Amino acid sequence: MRYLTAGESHGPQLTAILEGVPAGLELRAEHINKELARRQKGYGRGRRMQIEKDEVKIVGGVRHGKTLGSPIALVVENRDFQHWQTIMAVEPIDDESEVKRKVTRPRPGHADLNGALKYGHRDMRNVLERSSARETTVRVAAGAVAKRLLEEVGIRVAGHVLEIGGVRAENLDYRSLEELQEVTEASPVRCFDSEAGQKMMEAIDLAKKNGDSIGGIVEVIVEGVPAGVGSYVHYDRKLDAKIAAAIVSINAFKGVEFGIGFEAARRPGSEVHDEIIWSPEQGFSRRTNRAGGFEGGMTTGMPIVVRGVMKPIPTLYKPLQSVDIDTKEPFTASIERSDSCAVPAASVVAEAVVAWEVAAAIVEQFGQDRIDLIKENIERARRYAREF
Ligand SMILES: Cc1cc2nc3c(=O)[nH]c(=O)nc-3n(C[C@H](O)[C@H](O)[C@H](O)COP(=O)(O)O)c2cc1C
Ligand SMILES: C=C(O[C@@H]1CC(C(=O)O)=C[C@@H](OP(=O)(O)O)[C@H]1O)C(=O)O
Repeated sequence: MRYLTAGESHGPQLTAILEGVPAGLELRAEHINKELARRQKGYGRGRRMQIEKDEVKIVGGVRHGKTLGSPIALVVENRDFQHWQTIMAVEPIDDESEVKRKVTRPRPGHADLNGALKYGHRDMRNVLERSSARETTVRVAAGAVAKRLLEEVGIRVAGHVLEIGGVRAENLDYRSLEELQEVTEASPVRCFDSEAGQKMMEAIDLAKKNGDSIGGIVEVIVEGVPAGVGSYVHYDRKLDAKIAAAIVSINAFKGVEFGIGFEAARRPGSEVHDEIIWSPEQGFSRRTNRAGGFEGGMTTGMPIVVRGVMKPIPTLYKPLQSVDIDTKEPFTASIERSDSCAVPAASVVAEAVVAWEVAAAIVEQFGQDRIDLIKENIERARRYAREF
């Protein structure tokens, strides 16, 4: 399974083409819209989120509520496009006044300057339109399809906020992933109604007041993946590596860890590795899950626990110094609008990209074309593992 996306942030629409999704999977727009709505929630977003109300149109690969096995095409319109029709026109424009509105002031921390250098753009709008995290809308749509597939084979995924601006979420204990999923589906920052949540919102308010921005940490948990998914035989078949790449591919994500992650550097091996146990009901299992569900690029059968760190948003109301690419003059520019914190939205994106990688690995390992056969194969694999 793979997917590609196209579309600019202020263009008419975003498009995703999903290839290799098996036939026979129940899929309706509402499955996707639910996830798109979650991505739009959260505290700290700018005015753009009040303009958009993301809804998917499924324009290929699905008939009468079921996937056909052919490419799935998904479209989400940008409502904001109506305000940008001239600036984002596909056809050449003659209006000089619009040409003068070129973006020539690169923001430190965004893709502006490197993108301009790479593609030879003197108007950095040509860069920011595509480097914008607006694109994560259709990645969440693709992830919703992956989540549908995983649900069908008994695998659950939940993403949530762990930390914002140095404030750690509290009450992280949950009885089951089902419970976590329920709460995070209502709000990705399930802790916003807690004391820590209040502090997070205060930190966001303070950053905003100071013209600044803040980042944080998100966590994704996947339960129900049988042991042995992925492989140790080649670098590009290691599932943890694919998940790590997927997390770091999210705009503004700068680091990733599994299980106890970087803490492993500070502990002896005896406090890092997970002891192996066996019972007739469960077969092999682990006493702990410090590895976060992976050994040798393969799943251990324990929950996958992966975290990603999001840097603060680059566009600042009180900007850092930069240099105009035309005049070469230093400047500190004012900006029109931006998010001050998008960590809650990013937790939904992280969930989506992890769901996609896990679903792709399941399809690759347990059969490619039909969801019913994949279900049978995965059940057989679970039985085999219990009896091994
Ligand atoms: C959900 C989400 C919303 C974002 N919103 C903004 C924003 O409003 N302003 C901004 O400058 N960057 C925003 N970003 C971050 C930039 O897209 C990102 O920093 C930029 O593409 C440069 O890439 P890099 O940070 O991965 O190197 C957002 C990221 C995410 C995931
Ligand atoms: C549009 C989204 O996020 C955008 C991501 C983004 C960026 O630079 O990454 C910049 C902002 O765009 P604008 O300048 O239009 O306000 C965010 O609103 C979205 O998440 O749907």
